[in-house]
Amino acid sequence: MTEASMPTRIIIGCDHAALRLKETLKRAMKARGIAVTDVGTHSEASMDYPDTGKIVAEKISSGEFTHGILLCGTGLGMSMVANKYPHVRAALCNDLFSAAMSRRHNNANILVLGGRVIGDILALEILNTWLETPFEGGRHQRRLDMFDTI
Ligand SMILES: O=C(CO)[C@H](O)[C@H](O)[C@H](O)COP(=O)(O)O
Repeated sequence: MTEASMPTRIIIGCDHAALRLKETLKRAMKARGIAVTDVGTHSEASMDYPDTGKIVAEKISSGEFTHGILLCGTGLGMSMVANKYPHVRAALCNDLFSAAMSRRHNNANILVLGGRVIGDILALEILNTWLETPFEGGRHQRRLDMFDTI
């Protein structure tokens, strides 16, 4: 993806288990000139991840945002919540290959990471890979179109 076709705005949400990772990713995106909308959580007090997961997923599903990021301890719960919404393709990517393929083949519109699974350096590399990798289209678009018929 060229710098010009990269997302210029991103919506992000987390639970208490990934608050610190969220701040790290926000700093990195702002440094790249990406406008970040943070829907919380904003403290380390225990909270329920579906509450922030649904805000991000709804805004991706409605088309208000094209790209989102969700973070929790493992990334599993946020993925499950987000993928209940139509047109959401949330991908849990705790490695670089998955991050690239989630864009190339799945046109993932939400990146999910586990704050208790990976460290900051890997998370930042995954973020950059996810932001920079374009969707290939073609046979992959045909397969994504099938989602609407299921
Ligand atoms: O993935 C998750 C939910 O499936 C997350 O890891 C949550 O962050 C986790 O469940 C929170 O656990 P806690 O014991 O309440 O901190």
